[in-house]
Amino acid sequence: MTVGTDTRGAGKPDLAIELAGVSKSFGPVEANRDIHLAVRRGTIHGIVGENGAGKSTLMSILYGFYQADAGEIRVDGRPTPIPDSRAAIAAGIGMVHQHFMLVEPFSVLENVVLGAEDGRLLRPSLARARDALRRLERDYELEVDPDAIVGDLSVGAQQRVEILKALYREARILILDEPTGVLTPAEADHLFRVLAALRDEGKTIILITHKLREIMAITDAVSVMRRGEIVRTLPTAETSPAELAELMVGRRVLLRVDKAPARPGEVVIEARRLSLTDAGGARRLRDVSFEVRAGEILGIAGVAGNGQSELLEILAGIRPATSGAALLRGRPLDLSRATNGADRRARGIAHVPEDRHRRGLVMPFAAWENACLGYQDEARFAARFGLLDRDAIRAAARADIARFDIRPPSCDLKAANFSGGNQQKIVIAREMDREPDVLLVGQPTRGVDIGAIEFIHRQIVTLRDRGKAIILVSVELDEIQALSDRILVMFDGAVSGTRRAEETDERELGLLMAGIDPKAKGAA
Ligand SMILES: Nc1ncnc2c1ncn2[C@@H]1O[C@H](COP(=O)(O)OP(=O)(O)OP(=O)(O)O)[C@@H](O)[C@H]1O
Repeated sequence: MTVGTDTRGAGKPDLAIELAGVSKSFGPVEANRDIHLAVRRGTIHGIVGENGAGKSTLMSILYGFYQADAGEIRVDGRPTPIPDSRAAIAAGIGMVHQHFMLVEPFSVLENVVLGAEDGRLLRPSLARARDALRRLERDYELEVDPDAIVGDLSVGAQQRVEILKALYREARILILDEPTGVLTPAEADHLFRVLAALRDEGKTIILITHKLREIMAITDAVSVMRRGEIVRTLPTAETSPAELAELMVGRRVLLRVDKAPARPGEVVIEARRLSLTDAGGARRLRDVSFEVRAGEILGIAGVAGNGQSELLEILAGIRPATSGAALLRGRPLDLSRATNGADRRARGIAHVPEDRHRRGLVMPFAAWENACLGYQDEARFAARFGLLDRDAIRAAARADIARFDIRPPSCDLKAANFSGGNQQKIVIAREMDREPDVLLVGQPTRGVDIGAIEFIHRQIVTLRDRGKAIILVSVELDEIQALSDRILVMFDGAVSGTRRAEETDERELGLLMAGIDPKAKGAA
């Protein structure tokens, strides 16, 4: 096994990629330090590491987005400088980005051809591409309609277009950065079948993910990054989730949530027959009713797109409902119009939105500005003459950074320059800081590393134990089961069932998520 061996010296031809002594700093932050990595051809190589460990930076160097300050890249045993993505493509490297880089108004075919063949959308190249696409689709089960407009496709289908685009450019090495974060479980399974087929064809795949389950299921080898360095590379068959978690974080990690039974108090928030019909006439929510008590976590389970997001947005005040009511301590919330949520915040409802880029943060703003977003009118942030007390805001931001171990610990860094998981921590810290009566939280640990997941889960349980009501939306069934006291399952905009967490299991929840009554005959 060549995995994990020293890569110094001459290149080895059975290695698709070798990195030797690669380093990269951003100002004082050493994002990658003296990286040595060997990836064997025809394997799936996982990369794990806590948020900010340097995974995306390393892949960006490999794809020519960033230039390393030092070190050498070898592709197929040959030293290969990669000054830009054109050079990466020429070297046979393709990348499937976390945030897709497709042109939404263009068709699938146009997107696939764009940038290749001098970027000209000429008729002969389109016809050739159509044939090539058909072959690729057939060989790898990568089904998409070549004439569909990319903007109309589901996230899973857009990801398939990104993969097709790389394969059309004859990529032999594919890099995927957290590809399943935005996928439904069925789409993720499909992606893994595609990746396995590509590997069996002799292609090499580098997979960045926070989900150790995925690492164990699909990779051949795995490298662990911590604080800019690769701390270990192991054959997957010889490791375990617990060992990987410990290597990543540098300490033992509790992979389960430790919590006492809930002691629910009075009803805090209540939804009564909430319904939503969208502008196109589609019914997105149908008569959704529930109550959440003080000291209770209600988990909302469901395959993405079954109304959970709309429900959370209505309660958070950023989208109006068509009919129905919601009450906070018996008094109605205004559901007639969309606001920026200010009225909800004033009444003690905090919201961690599912989409941190669009709703949670202002990317070009510094961390300290983001740390008070939506709460800038609080008395503690007011200076004289209606101005903001920057020192008070900075002090609050610094406290959040310390408490949530946000890295790097700099309140002046722009939100955009934090790693994904650290961006998420900025939002969670801001919303939890208020000690809200109700916390609405969507996908709290998307893109977050295992140490931070443990921490965020503990914070949510602590908030519950202080008598707060929590509504948790997550597409991760494990997360719903680990945190919730009661679980409400949604299917096609309606509640398909409500269960106490200790009285149900994955099988029953899975059936409810598919809209099947577990008690019906034949619902095995
Ligand atoms: N353009 C940039 N300017 C300044 N700092 C940056 C920039 N890009 C990344 N960094 C810093 O480099 C470090 C590594 O970030 P990177 O995005 O590579 O981490 P990651 O392992 O991919 O994290 P995550 O799992 O959270 O996505 C972080 O401390 C990050 O804040």
